[in-house]
Amino acid sequence: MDAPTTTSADNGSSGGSSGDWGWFTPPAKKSSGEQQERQNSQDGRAEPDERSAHPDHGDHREHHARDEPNDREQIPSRPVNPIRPVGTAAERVREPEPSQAPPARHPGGAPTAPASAEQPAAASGYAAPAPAPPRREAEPSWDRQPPRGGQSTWERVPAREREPEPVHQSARATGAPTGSAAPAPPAQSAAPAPSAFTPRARPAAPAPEPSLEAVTASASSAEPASPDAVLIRRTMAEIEPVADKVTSYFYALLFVQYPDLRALFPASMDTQRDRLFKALLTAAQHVDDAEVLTAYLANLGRGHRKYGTQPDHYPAVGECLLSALARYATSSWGPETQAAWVRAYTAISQIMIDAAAEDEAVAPAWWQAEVVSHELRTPDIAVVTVRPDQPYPFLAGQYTSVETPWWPRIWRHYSFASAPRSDGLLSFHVKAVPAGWVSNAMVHRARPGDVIRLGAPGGSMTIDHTARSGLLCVGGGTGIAPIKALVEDVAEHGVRRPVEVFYGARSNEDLYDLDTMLRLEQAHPWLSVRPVVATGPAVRGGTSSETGQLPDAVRQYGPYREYDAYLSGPPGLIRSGVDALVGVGIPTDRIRHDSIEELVSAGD
Ligand SMILES: NC(=O)C1=CN([C@@H]2O[C@H](COP(=O)(O)OP(=O)(O)OC[C@H]3O[C@@H](n4cnc5c(N)ncnc54)[C@H](O)[C@@H]3O)[C@@H](O)[C@H]2O)C=CC1
Repeated sequence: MDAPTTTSADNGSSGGSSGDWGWFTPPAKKSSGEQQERQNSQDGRAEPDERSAHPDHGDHREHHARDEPNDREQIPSRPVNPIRPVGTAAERVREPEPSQAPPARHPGGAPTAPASAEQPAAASGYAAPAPAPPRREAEPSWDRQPPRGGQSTWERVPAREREPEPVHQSARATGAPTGSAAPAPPAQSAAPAPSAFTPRARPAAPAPEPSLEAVTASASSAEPASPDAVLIRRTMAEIEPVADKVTSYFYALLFVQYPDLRALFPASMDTQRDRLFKALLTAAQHVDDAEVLTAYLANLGRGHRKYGTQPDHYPAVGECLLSALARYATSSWGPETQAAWVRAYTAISQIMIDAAAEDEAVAPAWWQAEVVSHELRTPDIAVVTVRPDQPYPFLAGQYTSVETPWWPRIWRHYSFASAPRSDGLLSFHVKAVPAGWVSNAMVHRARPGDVIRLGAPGGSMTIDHTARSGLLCVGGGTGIAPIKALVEDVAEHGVRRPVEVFYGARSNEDLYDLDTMLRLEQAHPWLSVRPVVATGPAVRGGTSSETGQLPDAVRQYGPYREYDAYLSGPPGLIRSGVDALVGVGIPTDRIRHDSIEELVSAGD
């Protein structure tokens, strides 16, 4: 999931330290009106918009002041949300009550994409179509029942039997999700909570993080599907043609039932809607692929810390997800299918929660970083250098997520444009794309002294320094940023291995970092740089220069059978570039690139 939620981890139903870690027991909710009244009476404000934003009415007045991306004061300064290790592996170690928890027979995963949409919002911000009303009386309400036959069962119970704490109320008790909470422990000094996990040291040689593509590919393995997977895929097949409706209904339900969650999502939900729901469903669909999905979900869970995700946010999402599925998968839905989804979602959530709790012991949820230089290289491309407020460990070739003070909760991925530096500074190459919130703010608004926020590093486009193979690097446009970092990384390791860089751009003027690359080439005899422009005369400089498409230029050289390849740039380049690299002799398992899925949705 990409953005999350609100509830406290120990508000009764979620148990936590009580050992009752049935966190996928969504609390019975008051009507949204009642819920809101309680909220309002607590914080002394009236929020008629949220109260009226019922999916029935299509009255999604998300243009509420609270949703408007305003200015920097909306971004909480550190400290923000403490992620309490409740309902995590830590509790299970201390007070295991496995008989009460749904068996996670097939740990599986729900990849969630990074939060937020790059396209500026439609005027109304969250623009969910008006779904049909949630049929409250008919909707499943989930409650944990005593286990039968040693296996947990989850059944519908009449709503009036449930009296859990309202989500928002207990969230307040434990720390508001958006900023006023108790300080998160600093990464360096935090005493690791007891955990079933071995604390992770950052930066470790990054275990390859399975991309969505990898996850998807793994799902087509020849292993026979488990009964749960069969049921889940049946649901998926049924809802696929109406995925938009399911998604809209899901979010409408989520924000009506849990209005406080709305504040954790960006004002514009255009892209967010697709990401969260698609990711959840994708993970659930691949519930049998435990190993791959566990790694993927753990990374996802860590990444969600920056959104303020709390363990007890997961039940709310799970409840609404299942309600949406039940509503639209009318043919395939039934008690068995429902139980399969509960198990899948439980496993997914637990992996993410555990990973986040483990990460809390070793790293902050996010970093603040002050802009120390801003260099406009073309009218649309800036090289932005920032100083993080505390050490930021990463590896060359990785990326991070960036949130600007002007558009809270909208995060975009950018690769580090330099290898780790002794002064701790980080650089990014940002191209302002039409209607891009973060990219335009970074290029046209950010100035030295401004403070942005960074998420944790991610990505596996990194170098194995134990190998001696050559490196073939293909970077298009601002995709040259991580390639430059990789070249610096090789240089710093002092091992002479051949590095060939193809640097592509639309035209000569768009080769905004060519001077830097040529300087590197001059400094390192093992490096060759070949600029490639799509149109116009070839550039002078470099080992050679080409005109045409980048993949075609690569095909003119080689073979590169003993090389590892790194590919970075727009999604179209990644797709055609892989073919070209295979064509010049590089096996696919030696070609590294960031997730196309993320590139497509991230833009710049
Ligand atoms: N800023 C960063 O840190 C990073 C950015 N990226 C991605 O790189 C992209 C950069 O965009 P722009 O600079 O506008 O690049 P661009 O659209 O100007 O293209 C750059 C190069 O890629 C080639 N290319 C583009 N589409 C192609 C296709 N379908 N087939 C073959 N070659 C193709 C072009 O001919 C050109 O040589 C963005 O999508 C961004 O998400 C990727 C990694 C890091």
